[in-house]
Amino acid sequence: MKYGNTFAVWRDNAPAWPAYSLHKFVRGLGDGTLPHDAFLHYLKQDYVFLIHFSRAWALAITKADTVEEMRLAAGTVNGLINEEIALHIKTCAEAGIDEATLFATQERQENLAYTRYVLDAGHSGDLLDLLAALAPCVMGYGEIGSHLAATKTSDSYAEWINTYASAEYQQVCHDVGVLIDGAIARRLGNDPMASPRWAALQARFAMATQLEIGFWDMGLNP
Ligand SMILES: Cc1ncc(CN)c(N)n1
Repeated sequence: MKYGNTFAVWRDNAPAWPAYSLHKFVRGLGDGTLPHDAFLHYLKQDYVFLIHFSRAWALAITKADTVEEMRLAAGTVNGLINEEIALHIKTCAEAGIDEATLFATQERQENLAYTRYVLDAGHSGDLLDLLAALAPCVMGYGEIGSHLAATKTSDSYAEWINTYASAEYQQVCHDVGVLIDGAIARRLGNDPMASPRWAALQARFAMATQLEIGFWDMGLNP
């Protein structure tokens, strides 16, 4: 599935993208070599991550200019806080970790740096600044899920992979692509790369990609 024109340009100009999407953690999910304690540690951190990311997407609603932008942002909030997070709650419950424990997880620095960077992009900037910082998260996992579903050699982490390869998650990525392309056209016109803002938006996307790599690294170090 295509995630929009803007995302494709941002991704192709983010030098760290392959280090994110083909990270050792990702490869371990695909071939089953990722230690289970690292996976659970990652899921606990990611539960907290999703709480803050839901807040960031809720901020996108307040930064929106149109009802259509509001609806697309609201759909993503719902996808994160009600659907994606269900995977974390279920998998951790199977390992004896209840949701109250998940909520009380001590945030690791890498997690805190990433989510607060994104929230700050939204608070100090406009919807485009926020979307550029949010995009690597949403679409990156969409790409990773599809790639792993097609190439995995183990079923150890099939439930995680299937969540991100699912039609529902791919639809969220598609809808966010539509939101970004529309928001860009609305604010920067038909030749957005000629805008004086383009370099800063590309830099925000690249920084968020870098922070995703930090999150995977953190996942490998329980
Ligand atoms: C760190 C991180 N990045 C992205 C996603 C996908 N929403 C996630 N759950 N966690």
